[in-house]
Amino acid sequence: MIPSLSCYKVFLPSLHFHKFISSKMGLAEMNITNLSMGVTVVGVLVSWLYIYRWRQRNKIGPKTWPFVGAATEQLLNYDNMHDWLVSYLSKSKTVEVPMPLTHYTYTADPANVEHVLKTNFPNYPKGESYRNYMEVLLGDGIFNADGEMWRTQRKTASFEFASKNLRDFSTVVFRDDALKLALIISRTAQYEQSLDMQDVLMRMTLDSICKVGFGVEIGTLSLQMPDNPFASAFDTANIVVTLRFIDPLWRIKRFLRIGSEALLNQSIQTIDQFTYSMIHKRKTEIKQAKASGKQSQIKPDILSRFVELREDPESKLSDKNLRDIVLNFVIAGRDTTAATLSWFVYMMIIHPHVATKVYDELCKFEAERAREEGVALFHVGGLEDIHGFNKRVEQFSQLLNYDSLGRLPYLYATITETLRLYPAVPQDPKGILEDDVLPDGTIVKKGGMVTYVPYSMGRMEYIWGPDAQEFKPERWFKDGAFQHVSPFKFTAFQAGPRICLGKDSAYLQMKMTTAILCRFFNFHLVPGHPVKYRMMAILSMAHGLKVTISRRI
Ligand code: HEM
Repeated sequence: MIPSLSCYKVFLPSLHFHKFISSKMGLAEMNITNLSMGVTVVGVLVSWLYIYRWRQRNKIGPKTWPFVGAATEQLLNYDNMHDWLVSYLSKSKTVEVPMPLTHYTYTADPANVEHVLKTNFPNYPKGESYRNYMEVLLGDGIFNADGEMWRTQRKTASFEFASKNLRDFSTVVFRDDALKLALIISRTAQYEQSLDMQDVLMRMTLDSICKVGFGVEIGTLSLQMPDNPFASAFDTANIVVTLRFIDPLWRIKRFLRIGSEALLNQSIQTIDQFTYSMIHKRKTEIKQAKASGKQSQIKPDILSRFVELREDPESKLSDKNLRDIVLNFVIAGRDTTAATLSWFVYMMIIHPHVATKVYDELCKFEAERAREEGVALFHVGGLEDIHGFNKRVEQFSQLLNYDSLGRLPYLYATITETLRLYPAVPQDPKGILEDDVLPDGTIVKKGGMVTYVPYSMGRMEYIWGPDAQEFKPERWFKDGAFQHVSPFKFTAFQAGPRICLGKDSAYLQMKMTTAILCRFFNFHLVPGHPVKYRMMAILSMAHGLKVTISRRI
C-alpha cells in the first residue's frame, strides 16, 4: 500500500517554504496517485485476463483473448494451419474458433458434414464473407454463386459435363498432354537432371484446362519451360485471397492499395487481360465458322459451348459472365488436379512398395490391352535405347482410353488414398443464414461460418480406424473389390447438391497421367528437399517437388 504524502507537511517550519515544498509535494502526490491508479488498473486487467483464460481451461479448441478471439493463435499457426486443426479435431469432432468480427466452427464429424452439405443445404451457402473474399478472382462464377445464380450455372454446366463430346475431347487432350509430360521426364532422366514435378504438373493441367476450357493451346508445358504471366498471376491471386480469411486488415490494405492487396490488384489485371483475349478469340472463331457455314469446325470446348448458349435470346451472358465461368473452371480444374498428382508422386516416392504394386498392375494391363488390340509391343533394347523407350511410352498411351482406364482398380485406389490424406481442397467454409444446431449439438449462429475440413477428416481415427494416418490403398478394398465410402466421410470432392462437377474428368486425367508415369518411371526426392504444404485455397507444395527420375521398362 502507498502512504499519502500529506502526513509529512506538519513538520515544515516556514509558510513560504511550506508552500514551495507543498506545491512540489502536490506534484509528486499526483504522480504517485496516478501511478497507484495505473498499477491498480493493470492489476485488474491482468486478473481479468487471468480469469478469462482460466475459465477456458477445459475448452477443447484454441483459447481466445478478449476482442481478438483466437486470431492471434490462428495467425501464429498460419503456415501450419491444417495440422493445427488436426490436433484440435482429433480431440473433438467440432471446434469453435471465435474471430474478431465473426465466428468460425470447424467440423470433422460426418453427421455434421451431411447436415451442412445436404440436409439443411439452403442454410449454408458460400455466404457473404466468402463472396467478399473471393469475388475479385471468381466473380459470379459457379464457385462463388449461391441461390438462383448458382442453380442456373450448375444446371448448364452439369449438362455440358455429361456430354460424350466433351468427354471424348478431354480424353484426347489428357492423353496428349500426359505423353508430352512423359517425354520431358524421359529426357530429364536421360540427362540425369532434376525436375520440379509440381511445376511441370501445374503446366500440364494449365495447358489441358485451357484446351478443354477455352479450346486454346497455350504451350506452357514444353522443354523450354516458358514463363507464363497468367499462371504466375493466378498463383499470386490465389495466395492473397486465401490470406484475406485471416487478415483483419485486408479491407484497409485494399482501400490504400498497399501490400498484398496491391499485388492482388496487379495479378487480377494480368488474369483479366489473358481471359478476355481468350474470350474474344473464341468468339471471333465461332462467328467465322458460322458465317462460312462450317459449324462442324466449332470446337467442343467449354467456352465455345457457353458462347453458343449466349446466342440464345433467353441467355443474359455478358463478357464478364464468360470471364467468370471460364476462370472458375480453370481454378476448378487446374490446381486441384496438379496438386493431387504432385502428392501422388510424393506418395510413390515414400511408399515404394505401393509404387511396385501399381507398376505390376500396369504391366499386366499393358499386356492384356495389347492382346485385345492385336498389337505387338515395341521391343526396347535396354535403358540406353531412348528412341525405343519413347516409342513404347507412346504406344502404351494409345492403349489408354476412358473405358480401359476403368480397369485399374489399384491405381484408382492409390489416387483416392492420396486424396484422403492430401485433399486438394483442405478446408471448405460455408456461410450460415440462420441460427442452427448441428447434429452433435453445436450451436451455430447466423453470420458466422462453418467449415468442414477434409484434410483433418482423412486423418481422424474415429473415421478411418487406428491406421488413419497411414497411406494404405488396400483400405479401399473389400473381398478384392473397390468399396466406395460415404461422400460425407471421404469429402475430397465435397458432397450433396454442390458435389464437384469435374470429379470424373479429374479422375480421367489423373488416371491417364499416373498410368503413364508409374509404368515407365521411378521418382526419387532430391536429397534435403523439403516437402510441405503452402497455405492457400488449394493444398499445393510450398517448395515444389524436386525429383530425379529413372526410367523403367
Ligand atoms: C482432384 C481434383 C479435384 C478435386 C479434389 C475437386 C474438389 C472439389 C471441391 C472440394 C469442390 C467444392 C468447392 C467449394 O465448395 O468451393 C469442387 C467444386 C467444383 N469442382 Fe472440383 N475438384 C477437382 C477437379 C475438378 C475439375 C477437373 C473440374 C472441372 C474441370 C472441377 C469442377 C468443379 C466445379 C465446377 C465445382 C463447383 C460445383 C458447385 O459449386 O456446384 N473440379 N471440387
